Amino acid sequence: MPSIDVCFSPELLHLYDLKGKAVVAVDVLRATSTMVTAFAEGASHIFPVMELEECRGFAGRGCLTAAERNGIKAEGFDLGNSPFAYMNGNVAGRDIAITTTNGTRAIRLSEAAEEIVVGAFLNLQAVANHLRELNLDVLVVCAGWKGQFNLEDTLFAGALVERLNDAFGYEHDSALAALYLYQTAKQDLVEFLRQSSHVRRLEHLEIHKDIEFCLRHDVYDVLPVWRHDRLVDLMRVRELES
Ligand SMILES: O=C(O)[C@H](CS(=O)(=O)O)OP(=O)(O)O
Ligand SMILES: [Mg+2]
Repeated sequence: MPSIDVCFSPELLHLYDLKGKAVVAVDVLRATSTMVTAFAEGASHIFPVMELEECRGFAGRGCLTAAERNGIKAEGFDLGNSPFAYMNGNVAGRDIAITTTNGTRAIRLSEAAEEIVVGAFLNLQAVANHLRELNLDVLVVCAGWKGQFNLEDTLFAGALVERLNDAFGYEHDSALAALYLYQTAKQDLVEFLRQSSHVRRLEHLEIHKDIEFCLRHDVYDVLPVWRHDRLVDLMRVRELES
């Protein structure tokens, strides 16, 4: 039986051997929720990059550029990090290069893995189904905040552990801790996160609508996976191939 483990910060990735593993990179608030939304809204490819300058360079390749630092859209970019900015036809058929404070880092630092899947509550079941098919050991990589632990990504890890409970072994305390936290919180995630650092830190930006949206489960049947140098939606790839 494969196992599921949780890495609570990208800064701890040096402790793990990613070879042969499936990584689920998660930044619930808000980078991976936004990427999932972008694919659901018809984006073609997403290039997650770590630096603002690199992201800016993608404009010359016909990409929309998206950049967030400390919760706000960086100056000179097309989009920020709110899922709502990716709706209403804004990204349909477009390639997007994106850099965010935490989420894009979690993805790019996981490149040694056999498979990288981008997870959020919005596509939780699609991710769980894919992991069952892959049957590899799983490491959930929480984006955290600037190298530190956060609640929201850990809650996602716990929700995924719960969805996979019959098919994966819980030999890691990290997975059990995430599961117990999620089971405590799941009746009302918005309320549970009211005192969280993200909610308090970005309170002045009035992004409550974003937070409530990002905590909704199973809204999209979308499966962003890393291929070569970009994310593609595996659901759409399969649809085109069939
Ligand atoms: O835009 C977000 O919600 C956060 C802002 S902060 O770094 O947590 O203050 O960025 P993300 O990269 O999506 O975690
Ligand atoms: Mg975050």
